[in-house]
Formats: sequence, C-alpha cells, structure tokens
Amino acid sequence: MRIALIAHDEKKDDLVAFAGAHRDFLKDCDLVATGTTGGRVAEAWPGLTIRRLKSGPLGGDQQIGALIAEGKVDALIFFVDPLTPMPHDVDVKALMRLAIVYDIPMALNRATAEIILSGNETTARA
Ligand SMILES: O=C(CO)COP(=O)(O)O
Repeated sequence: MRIALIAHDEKKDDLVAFAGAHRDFLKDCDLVATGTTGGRVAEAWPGLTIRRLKSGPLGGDQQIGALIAEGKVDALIFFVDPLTPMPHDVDVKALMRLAIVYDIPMALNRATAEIILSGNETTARA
C-alpha cells in the first residue's frame, strides 16, 4: 500500500506515535512524507523506509498532491493542526482537494487513520 504521511508541527508527536503503533504494517508499505514529518518518523522508527519530499511550506504538500494526481498514492494520512494559522494554508487546501478529486482515503486525524489502517491490516493478514 502506498501511503503519504504528513503532520503539522503540533501533531508530529501524535503521528510518530501512530506510526510506531502500526510499524509492523507500515514497514511493508511504500511510504512518502513531507520533509520534517518524514525525518521525525524515520528517526523514531528506523525500520520504516520513507521517501522524504520537501517540507510542507516549501512545496512538500504540493509534491504529494502531484503524486495523488499521478495515481501514485493509495491513502493520505495528514494530522492537521486546526488551531494554528499556516502561511501555506492554500497548499494544504489544494492537497485535500486533490485527495477528494481522486477519491483516495484521507485521514485528517488519528481516529480516521486508525479506521483506514485497520481495514487494510485485516486484508494484509488474511
Ligand atoms: O507543513 C506541513 C503540511 O502542511 C508538513 O510539512 P513538514 O513535514 O515538512 O513539517
């Protein structure tokens, strides 16, 4: 499964914890992430191989959007911070829009990410 991982700064600890809880499944996935998020997850969980793109504010969100448009991402897990204004808010919105246009599963918080992975982890075990 090809999964894109992104977290805003206030949510990075949550995403690192989420990735750790699911590392047995994620180690067999094709993971791509924005720069800082990918660095944090890879540092915490060296068993995970993650392709790191640019940092979000420098174009990383748009790079992931382009991968979605090319059909190269099966699911987007993006832990957003709804309480902090972002200079690159338009990029975030554009990324979400493409996930909707191409109808891929998109988790914007941990509760939804758990549902997306639980369905696929079950399939992977079967
Ligand atoms: O800003 C982001 C998403 O909008 C995430 O980018 P980083 O992973 O580089 O912090």
